[in-house]
Amino acid sequence: MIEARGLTKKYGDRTAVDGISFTVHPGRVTGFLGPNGAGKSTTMRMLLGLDRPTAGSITVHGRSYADFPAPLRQVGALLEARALHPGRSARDHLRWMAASNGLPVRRVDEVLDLVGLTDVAGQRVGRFSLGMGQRLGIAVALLGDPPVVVLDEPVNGLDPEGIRWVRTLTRQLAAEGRTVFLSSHLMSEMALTADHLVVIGRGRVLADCSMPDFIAEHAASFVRVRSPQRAEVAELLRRDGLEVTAVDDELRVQGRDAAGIGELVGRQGHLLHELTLVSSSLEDAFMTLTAASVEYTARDRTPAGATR
Ligand SMILES: Nc1ncnc2c1ncn2[C@@H]1O[C@H](COP(=O)(O)OP(=O)(O)OP(=O)(O)O)[C@@H](O)[C@H]1O
Repeated sequence: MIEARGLTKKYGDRTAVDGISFTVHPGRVTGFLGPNGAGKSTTMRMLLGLDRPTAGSITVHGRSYADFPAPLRQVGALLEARALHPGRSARDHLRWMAASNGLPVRRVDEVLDLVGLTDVAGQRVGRFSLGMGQRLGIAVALLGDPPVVVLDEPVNGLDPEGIRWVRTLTRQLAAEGRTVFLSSHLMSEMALTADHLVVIGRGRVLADCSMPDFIAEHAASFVRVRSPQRAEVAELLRRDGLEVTAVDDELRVQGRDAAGIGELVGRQGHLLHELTLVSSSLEDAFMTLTAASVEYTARDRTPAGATR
């Protein structure tokens, strides 16, 4: 498991990560979300020992990354803009990584096969497409068969088949009992992949909960009602204590499920043309939550009476 406790990173007087605490548990995919500049990459870099916290800690199984004698066996990671030797072939790159981490060379062909690069393993990585580079990065992450896998924007540059492959792979890694920590700006993809979310904004944790709880809490679902007797139906529903918003020719109703609304309207003999539950998406929830955090921070930083 991954544990951040009071994790803080300052660059000069700028606080990139502001005392965050969260735990990433094994056996599920945890999505790491936040708007641009929220502090996700900084957190991941500290997790992987590439940056040092100003205060607090982030550990894997209770130890800092730097304390692992063979880190690739403990934590596999894909970070953005991984440096690759352009003249080296994919197979040689993986062999070199395996040798420097004391891993068996037979593992190289296993991971090449796993990520679908066997046929191009002899090509120089400098000629790889973005998607092939991502696959090679994932191969490196899995080389040590690690119990903890950290992937920063893994679907970046991948085509739809590749995106689906990453989704299946990450879900499989979690099902095997591994800890999977994943960042992505693709909300629709995250909604299909992650079980749990840690959301940060301006260096602070805004939410740490299951995917369904996050959507239920931060974006409102509603029932779309259309009726030729719109005004009467709206009045009826409001009298019964429901929240009704008229948008174009529809009524958006909150406070009761579709069946309950249909029965209420039917008992009064009104006509209904549509009765549909409209569920909100992860993107809706994310926008609601992070927009609020930006507003809050902006107010916080603006002296009273100041104009922007
Ligand atoms: N080396 C650095 N020096 C100074 N400031 C930095 C440095 N690295 C990051 N920052 C700042 O810290 C904040 C957090 O950046 P970070 O890259 O962690 O965000 P992020 O959530 O990964 O954003 P994105 O989604 O755009 O990748 C930003 O304001 C950024 O400008």
